[in-house]
Amino acid sequence: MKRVRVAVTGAAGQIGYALLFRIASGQMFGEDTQVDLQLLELEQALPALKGVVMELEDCAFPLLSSVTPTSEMSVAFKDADWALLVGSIPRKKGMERADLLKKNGGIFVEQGTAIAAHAKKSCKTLVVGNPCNTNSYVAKAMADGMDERNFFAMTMLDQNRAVTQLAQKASVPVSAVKNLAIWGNHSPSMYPDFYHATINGKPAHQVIDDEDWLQGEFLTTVQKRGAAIIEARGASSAASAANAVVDTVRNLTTPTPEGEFFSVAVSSDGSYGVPEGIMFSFPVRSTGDGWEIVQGLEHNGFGHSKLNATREELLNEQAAVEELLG
Ligand SMILES: NC(=O)C1=CN([C@@H]2O[C@H](COP(=O)(O)OP(=O)(O)OC[C@H]3O[C@@H](n4cnc5c(N)ncnc54)[C@H](O)[C@@H]3O)[C@@H](O)[C@H]2O)C=CC1
Ligand SMILES: O=C([O-])CC(=O)C(=O)O
Repeated sequence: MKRVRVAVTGAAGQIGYALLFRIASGQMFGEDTQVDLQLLELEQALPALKGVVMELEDCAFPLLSSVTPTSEMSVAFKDADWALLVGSIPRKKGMERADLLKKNGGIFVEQGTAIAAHAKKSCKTLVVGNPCNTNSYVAKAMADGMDERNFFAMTMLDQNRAVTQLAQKASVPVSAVKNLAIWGNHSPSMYPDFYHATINGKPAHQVIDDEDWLQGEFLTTVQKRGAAIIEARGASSAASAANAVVDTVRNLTTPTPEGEFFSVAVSSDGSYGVPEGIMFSFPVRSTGDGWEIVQGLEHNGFGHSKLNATREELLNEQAAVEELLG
């Protein structure tokens, strides 16, 4: 039996409530891996977290070895193999994710520092709390001595949203849609790249022979889906976000099938003209342990303009947090 130590922040929040049970049931790391959960919350949320821990106990999950609720980062990140950074303030109606930059940025200064001090040197960190790309940039910058390749930000929810929109339009099952890459920021500037996606192995834009829809309604539906959920639910997406966390970790810990790729924001190595160090979502392939950015995809004028816009936005966000990094 393998064993994995997983720190989850914001564990008593909406996403935490949808995520922890899926980790504990084995859906994230598989049936052959026991899980130790180390749950970080603010002091005032510890009573609510206690209730969540009681519910985890009441599930009697065979793979769940231990659960440690705490408000101390040194306890939560101790020897962690994975740090899932969810805890932060979600946006409300009328806000953009970038509006959370100053509010949430400080959290990731502290947590990046604490991960470097307490987690395993090989710990992988996935940031979910918004604005997730730039928060991940902050955590990575503060995590002295940690490998920048072990920092990620989540754009899998955007990929899943885009896949479903294409599948519905083409009247095919979601499993027929492959290689839908999200490029750039988890924000309305993201580029859901339908030009390289396939439906039953054929280019999606040939199957859906409607470029106006693809460049227009499809794009904006995916870019603004988070806001549409807030409008409809009165709260930001939670179960689908937790589902995307499970997908992201599985994608990074299992070899990617031949010829396929998935979306995750990683520290740019300069690929596709994206400045080094920006946390930029690319099409990525995993070996199960390491990962690489898929090279050689060519973009048309439309694609280039979208890539430029999302790159510029991320550079601006990065400039806005530079003062936090000391
Ligand atoms: N990347 C993505 O695709 C998505 C990201 N999100 C983001 O995820 C974040 C969490 O969302 P929800 O769970 O809905 O929010 P929530 O408000 O329900 O839960 C957040 C939890 O984090 C805790 N928290 C706040 N500061 C903390 C700190 N310094 N350390 C530990 N815990 C802390 C709070 O006490 C709260 O329990 C938000 O920033 C939201 O915008 C949400 C959906 C998708
Ligand atoms: O939109 C939000 O604020 C929450 C989120 O990131 C999403 O649902 O994609």
